[in-house]
Amino acid sequence: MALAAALEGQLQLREVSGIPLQASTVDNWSQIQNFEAKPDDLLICTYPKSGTTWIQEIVDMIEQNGDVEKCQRAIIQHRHPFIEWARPPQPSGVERANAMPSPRILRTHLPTQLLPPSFWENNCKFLYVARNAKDCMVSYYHFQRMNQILPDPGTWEEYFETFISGKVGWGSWFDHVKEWWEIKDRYQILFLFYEDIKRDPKYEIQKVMKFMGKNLDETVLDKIVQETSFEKMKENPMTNRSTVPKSILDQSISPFMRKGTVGDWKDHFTVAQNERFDEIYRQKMKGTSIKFLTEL
Ligand SMILES: Nc1ncnc2c1ncn2[C@@H]1O[C@H](COP(=O)(O)OS(=O)(=O)O)[C@@H](OP(=O)(O)O)[C@H]1O
Repeated sequence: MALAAALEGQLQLREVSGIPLQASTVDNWSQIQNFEAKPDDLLICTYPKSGTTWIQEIVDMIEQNGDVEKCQRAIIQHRHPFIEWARPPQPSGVERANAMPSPRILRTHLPTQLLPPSFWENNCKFLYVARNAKDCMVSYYHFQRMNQILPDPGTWEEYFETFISGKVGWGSWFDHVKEWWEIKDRYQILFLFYEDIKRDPKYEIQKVMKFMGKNLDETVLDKIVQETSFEKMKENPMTNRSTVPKSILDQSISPFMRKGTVGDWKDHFTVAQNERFDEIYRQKMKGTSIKFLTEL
């Protein structure tokens, strides 16, 4: 009974400055906020379900000059420590990052206001990937269905309301995307879109390569495009989360590498939901210049 209650407590999200986060992250909050970034750190930043794993594999392939074997050295979650990850007794994201040699590549879903301040103080490089809200919501819904350590999403109709109100892990998609977009010219931020990577992966991979200060030839770039395709990454145990126990990610409910497309929202949103969403989107995103593709 006590164990069940404790587990239930861990499934609840708890807020830091109004942003819902996993309880274990909140328990570890002072370690996260005191994280010491270094000037040559590169931080991959995303709202959940926006193509984090995809960009991580792209970045690692670039870093390893297209050497597939080197990218097989560890699961993707361990190659780039997840700063706010905390799940004792495993090492936390901060502990993994502290144990890593420089130059480090790290990742986070944190909104700008919750980022450990040392990232700003050290003028680190940030690589932000945004995904259109509708596909992001669909992907997050299926992820919460299969993720046994996040709250149950309920029905699609219920989740639609939860997502719009920002009562999901890492908070409101609208605020997250808007805030990172607004500061993009004040820091070293490369801002990319999931839909652009899908449409023209080679072109976007080249942008990442330049941002990382690397220079790879055409054949290597072509190989990176191929190796980071959805189909390849779905079969790759180092990227498809197949090593994560079923008690955490139950892929029989929904695979982690689910569809990897632009426009899957059309198979989920009713006409009424779509109209309502578009209206809410207009209100919440008023005044921002960011533009998303919702189909290709
Ligand atoms: N290579 C490649 N190409 C296209 N799409 C890809 C790729 N790799 C991952 N994905 C899709 O990205 C979604 C998962 O997002 P994240 O990696 O950000 O998830 S997480 O927040 O880290 O849990 C999830 O999207 P959905 O399929 O729509 O659910 C993944 O399938």
